Amino acid sequence: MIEAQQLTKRYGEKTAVDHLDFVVRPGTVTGFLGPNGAGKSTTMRLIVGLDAPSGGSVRVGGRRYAQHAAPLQEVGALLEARSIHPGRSAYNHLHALALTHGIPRRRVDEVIELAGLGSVARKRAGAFSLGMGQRLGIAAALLGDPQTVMLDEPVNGLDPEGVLWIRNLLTELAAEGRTVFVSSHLMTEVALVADHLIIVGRGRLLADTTVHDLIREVGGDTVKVATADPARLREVLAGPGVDITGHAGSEELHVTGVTARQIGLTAAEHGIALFELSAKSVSLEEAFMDLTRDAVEYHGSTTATGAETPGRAA
Ligand SMILES: Nc1ncnc2c1ncn2[C@@H]1O[C@H](COP(=O)(O)OP(=O)(O)OP(=O)(O)O)[C@@H](O)[C@H]1O
Repeated sequence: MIEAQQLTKRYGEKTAVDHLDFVVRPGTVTGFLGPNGAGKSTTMRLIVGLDAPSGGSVRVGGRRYAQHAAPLQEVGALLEARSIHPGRSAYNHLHALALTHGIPRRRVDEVIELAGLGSVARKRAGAFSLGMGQRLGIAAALLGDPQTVMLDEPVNGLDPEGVLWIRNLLTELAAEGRTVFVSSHLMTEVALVADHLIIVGRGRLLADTTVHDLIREVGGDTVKVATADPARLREVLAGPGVDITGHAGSEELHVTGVTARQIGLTAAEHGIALFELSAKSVSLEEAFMDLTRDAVEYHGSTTATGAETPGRAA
């Protein structure tokens, strides 16, 4: 569990993290989202004590990071700035880390295997691709078999196979009951693995929600349906959690709480003809951009909705 209370970090005039309150719970993947410069990396550095807060506090497993007797066994973190001696092999890097933290040698072999680094473990880490380096960073984060795992933009530089590997890994770690906190500036990526979302912009908390609720809020689960018999369709679809709207005399209905597939099946079962059946296409990405629009530091000069790729003009 990670608990931030009024967590604040100022660098001179700049407030990178601004009175953040949030809780990251075990047993689920929590996505930490925000556009570039939102304060995600700074927050993560504060969590593992690499930076001291200017105000407020953050605890991991009920204590400040520095108060843990064996921090690597408590929190495993992959942060953006990696400090691996380029001349050292992946194996030696992990082994040295294990030695200084009282972690048995067999755990080094385990994490090398887990990270898919078996064939390159004896090569110089300096020659690693970005993706390999990322895998090595993750292997190091998992070395202490920590209860809390925190990864800053872990899919950066990974190929599609690597991305899939990360997704499965995060899901497994959460299923084992660990606290998994993962940052990204890509909503679509996070939505594939996270249930819980903490969204920040300019250091402030913009939303503390679930993927499910966010989709609901933006109407992303609304299905548009046109039918010969709207009154009858309303009747057969009615149920708890189902909301149906439509103008009197119109063939068109907007339904939430039931999938397009369920609507189609129910209509067929009752012999009701449908002329149109389509899920509304408000995407999570759009919802995210709406939420963070004012918090984006650099807008592209020619992109109207530049939140996703700030500064990258079309
Ligand atoms: N050491 C520092 N000194 C001065 N300003 C800093 C420092 N570290 C971060 N900042 C500023 O604080 C803000 C938050 O930065 P941070 O790196 O935490 O954001 P982020 O959400 O991780 O962004 P990104 O996705 O680009 O990594 C930025 O405006 C950044 O320039």
